[in-house]
Amino acid sequence: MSPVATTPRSTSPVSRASVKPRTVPGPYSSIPETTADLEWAELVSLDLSTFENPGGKEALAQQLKYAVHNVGFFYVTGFGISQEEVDRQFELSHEFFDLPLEEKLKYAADHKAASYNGYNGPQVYEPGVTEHHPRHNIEVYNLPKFTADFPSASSHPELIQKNWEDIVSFGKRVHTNVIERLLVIFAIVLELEDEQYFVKRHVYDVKGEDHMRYMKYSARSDEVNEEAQGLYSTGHTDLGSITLLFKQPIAGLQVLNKDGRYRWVKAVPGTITVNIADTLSLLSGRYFKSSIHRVAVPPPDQRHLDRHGVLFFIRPNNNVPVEVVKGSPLLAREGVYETLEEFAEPIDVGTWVRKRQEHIFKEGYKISSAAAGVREGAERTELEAVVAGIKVKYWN
Ligand SMILES: O=C(O)CCC(=O)C(=O)O
Ligand SMILES: [Fe+2]
Repeated sequence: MSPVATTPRSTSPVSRASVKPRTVPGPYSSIPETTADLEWAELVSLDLSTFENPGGKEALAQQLKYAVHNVGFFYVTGFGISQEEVDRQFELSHEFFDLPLEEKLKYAADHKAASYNGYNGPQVYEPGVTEHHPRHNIEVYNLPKFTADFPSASSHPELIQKNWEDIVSFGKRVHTNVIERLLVIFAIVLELEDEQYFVKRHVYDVKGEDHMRYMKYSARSDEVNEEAQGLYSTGHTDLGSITLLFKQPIAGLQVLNKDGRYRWVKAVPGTITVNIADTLSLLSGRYFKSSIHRVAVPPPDQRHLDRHGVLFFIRPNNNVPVEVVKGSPLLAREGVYETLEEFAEPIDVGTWVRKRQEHIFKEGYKISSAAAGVREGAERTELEAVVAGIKVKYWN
């Protein structure tokens, strides 16, 4: 039996705090797929288990070439982490968000310091710092990298402390098995002489603002869903290098297609969904596509369920300059170097991430609040801004 049948339905974000723990824990991944007839995105899938084969990484780069420039989303398989281990992480997400609100608030993120690590939920947002709307139904627990730069296990709730070894092992294997391989593949796509170019800028033990995330979207009533214009989160691009989303059985994620329409992203067993984000796009002279995506209310047969996520948000190390990679024959052939935008001032990733995070808290949330019905009649909103001399955009 799936955990679903025993999960009390939370009909509005307000009732979230009273949701009881599930009585029959079962793998989240066993939730049946939607039977709704949805328009799915067509995404390539890279089998990372072929990476070490002779010519393996080159073949993967070839396979990815079109998607990195034109789509920005793809799947990976063969990453050497079992479904049971992934299920355990989803279980921890359930257990964390089932904790009493007072307990979760002890670990609230410090938004005033532009920090997103720790617990984020409606009660954490502050008018004037993080603009948000009460219809928002998202809770997040972000864990920074497991290195000496960040507080150790004892800074987390007991639940996390008790499972610390498993969580750390999971996070570190994601880095070596998935992130480092993808970073090599990106360098090969750009035909760089140094295949390790991006790996050297994402060293695990060097300080960086990456985070691993447990995420929960609480089910809402049809009425609230309608007021929120059918969205859980509005269109956006991610800030870092790449984002990983472990197999998510409840549909919701949508990617904006080249034809200007959103397509649903399917949960394919044994995959991680990967999307390219803004900072990697900047390092490639915006040749790599940082795709606009959003989370819609799930289809009718799944929308009564709370939607959990296990994600990784990867960023280059803080000391890396935000500058376009030099010497890429591909970028030269594509004319990217001839039309490069000027960044107003030299900036490192640490500063860029902080300034951008502040901006997202202030402006990005304001615009998503607009989409959630705060500004009446706001059908589609687009905000262009310059942050630290670099052009950014937000959408609904
Ligand atoms: O929950 C998802 O499917 C995607 C979440 C997302 O886009 C984000 O948190 O940036
Ligand atoms: Fe995102």
